[in-house]
Amino acid sequence: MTPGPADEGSLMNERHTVAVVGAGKIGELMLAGLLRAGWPAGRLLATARRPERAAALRQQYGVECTDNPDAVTRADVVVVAVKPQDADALLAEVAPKVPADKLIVSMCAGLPTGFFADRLPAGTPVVRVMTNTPALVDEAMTAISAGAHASGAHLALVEELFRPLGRTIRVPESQQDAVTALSGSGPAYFYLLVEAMIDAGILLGLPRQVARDLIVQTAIGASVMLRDSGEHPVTLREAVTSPAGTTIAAVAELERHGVRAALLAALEAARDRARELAADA
Ligand SMILES: NC(=O)C1=CN([C@@H]2O[C@H](COP(=O)(O)OP(=O)(O)OC[C@H]3O[C@@H](n4cnc5c(N)ncnc54)[C@H](O)[C@@H]3O)[C@@H](O)[C@H]2O)C=CC1
Ligand SMILES: O=C(O)[C@@H]1CCC=N1
Repeated sequence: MTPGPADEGSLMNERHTVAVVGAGKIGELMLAGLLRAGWPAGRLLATARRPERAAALRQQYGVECTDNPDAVTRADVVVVAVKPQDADALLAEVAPKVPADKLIVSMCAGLPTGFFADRLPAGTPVVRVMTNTPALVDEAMTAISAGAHASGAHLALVEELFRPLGRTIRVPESQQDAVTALSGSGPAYFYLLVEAMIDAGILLGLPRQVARDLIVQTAIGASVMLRDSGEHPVTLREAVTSPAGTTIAAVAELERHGVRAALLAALEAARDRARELAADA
């Protein structure tokens, strides 16, 4: 069982309050995940732009919603979960409330920790994370990087915060745009493939629900084998691919349509878009 915030040896403790600033889709996943892991609702704060959104979060999670300056003043750890395009305005609003010992955790795609450092008091520790939506089922992949003033203890604390939501790894910040392209956006690619394969099942005459069940369970089975077998994906694919059989007929079509090249280009585009987000912010 993952250690909860109150467990002995935990870096997080009763003194820590975490504020999720801009609790939209990913911020809500984080709030929900922390609550599932046993984090006390009284040690969480959230902010939202629309009052209806704040009311919904309050009602569903029992979490106090407040304004940005208040959340930043009261929290020890401030998780920035607004879109990259909204980060500059947010920082302009809260920077006067940030003493240099407050830990800022950015979930924003593309934005380097230097973007925050430039807008916050000198020496403010910033940790950049890229997580993904499987946090909803505690199967997130979260990559964590330290900014210039973040210590090993800050990194360990952020790891502890995200570990209940799934796996965590540390990466150099220079890799974060690539991480965003692979695992941050990654769930969308799998959903797109599954959606297309369900349609293919319809084309082959299967009822939609049957097609969905077949493909979803196949995706789960393939994913668990990828994670647990220790085998290279090529080996796993070869085991399915009989000589002159059905699989190679499908694989030949995938190669003819350039699926491999499409994926390489797609992930490069995602990486480049992360860079653009930083340039435009
Ligand atoms: N959706 C995803 O799968 C992932 C998103 N991210 C990052 O998380 C961040 C949020 O993304 P989403 O949750 O998808 O977007 P979202 O649009 O659902 O959430 C952002 C929220 O911030 C609120 N907001 C904006 N400015 C605000 C302000 N000044 N004060 C209070 N609230 C404010 C918006 O009203 C919105 O509810 C982005 O930076 C994105 O790059 C990171 C990993 C995965
Ligand atoms: O699409 C986006 O920009 C965000 C970042 C990673 C996943 N969603």
